[in-house]
Amino acid sequence: MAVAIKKVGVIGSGQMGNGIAHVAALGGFDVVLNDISADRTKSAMATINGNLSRQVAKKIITEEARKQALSRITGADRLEGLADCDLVIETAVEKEEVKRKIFHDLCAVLKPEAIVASNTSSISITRLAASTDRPERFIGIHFMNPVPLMELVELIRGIATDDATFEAAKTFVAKLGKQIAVSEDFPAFIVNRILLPMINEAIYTLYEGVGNVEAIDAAMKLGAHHPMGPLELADFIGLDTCLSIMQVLHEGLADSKYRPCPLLVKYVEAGWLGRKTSRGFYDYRGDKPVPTR
Ligand SMILES: CC(=O)CC(=O)SCCNC(=O)CCNC(=O)[C@H](O)C(C)(C)COP(=O)(O)OP(=O)(O)OC[C@H]1O[C@@H](n2cnc3c(N)ncnc32)[C@H](O)[C@@H]1OP(=O)(O)O
Ligand SMILES: NC(=O)C1=CN([C@@H]2O[C@H](COP(=O)(O)OP(=O)(O)OC[C@H]3O[C@@H](n4cnc5c(N)ncnc54)[C@H](OP(=O)(O)O)[C@@H]3O)[C@@H](O)[C@H]2O)C=CC1
Repeated sequence: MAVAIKKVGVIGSGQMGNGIAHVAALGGFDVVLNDISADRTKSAMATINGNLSRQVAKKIITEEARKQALSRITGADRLEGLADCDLVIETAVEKEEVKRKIFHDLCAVLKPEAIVASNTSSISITRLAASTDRPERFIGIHFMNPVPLMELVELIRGIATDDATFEAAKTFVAKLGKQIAVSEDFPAFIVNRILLPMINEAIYTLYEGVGNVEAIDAAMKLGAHHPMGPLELADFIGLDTCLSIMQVLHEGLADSKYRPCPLLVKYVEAGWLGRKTSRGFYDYRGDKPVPTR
């Protein structure tokens, strides 16, 4: 029997968490947004309001829809605040041990019939599901960044995911006006299996001095019509997330072609994670982005 989803919990109020809360609230769902930091949830609410207002100004949504969507989102400092959600989507950092701990703590308070999902970019859904008390009601719902603009959501079943959970997730995504691509549960699924090795190769191209940041991004924007250059896109995704995805590919597929570029490792070790820390392959602290190499 398909589960009726009305109330959605979102764990992690970073760039993906705020985007998922945004589209779920616009889709008519009540949303509870959680983060380890209450300040982070507060700033996520301000970001959502800013992005909704932009959509009003562009006549994509009405002012009434903006107000209604905002009124459907509440913040919760503790996981207990998500106890009566019908679906909880985890979108914390791309670290398996962090996600496993969240699922352990969440399942202790969440109603048993609720579905649990992860927005992971790369980690095995089957393995994450095994850390919960409900592998049959666990699924990968992988949104793309920026969530309000991107049409696609990948759905990934773990080995135990049941049909009712898959159907409920499909219905949920359709209500958000997005299209699905179904992926088997292998490292990084479809989009990131293809996209991240391209980004990693762009970083090798920089590392080996084939071109500088500007040349590499211009080459792919003007020469291959990509909307963003690969290094600009890496900064946009977050270099920590890019590195985690490459590590999952490298370990999971045991093929040296997925070796993370040492320059990517160096940037992450420096804490230069891209836009979210104001510095990555570009420096965003001034009026316009300046290449760092
Ligand atoms: C890592 C993973 O696990 C999976 C992934 O997500 S991989 C990443 C996938 N995403 C991509 O590849 C994105 C590639 N980039 C693009 O498609 C485009 O550059 C883009 C859609 C992001 C922006 O398009 P653009 O026209 O060049 O940019 P821009 O003019 O700044 O924005 C257009 C509108 O988008 C909206 N917008 C931009 N960023 C937004 C955001 N973060 N949230 C909401 N709306 C946003 C705004 O309404 C903006 O309008 P204004 O100019 O009035 O502010
Ligand atoms: N960036 C992207 O383009 C995409 C990312 N994803 C996936 O979405 C997830 C989130 O990525 P993204 O939003 O970019 O990352 P961000 O770094 O922007 O946000 C992650 C958020 O999770 C918070 N957090 C960390 N630990 C916990 C916890 N135990 N409980 C609750 N919140 C926690 C972080 O808080 P703090 O900062 O205080 O640690 C931060 O606010 C990752 O799994 C990523 O792979 C999926 C699609 C695209």
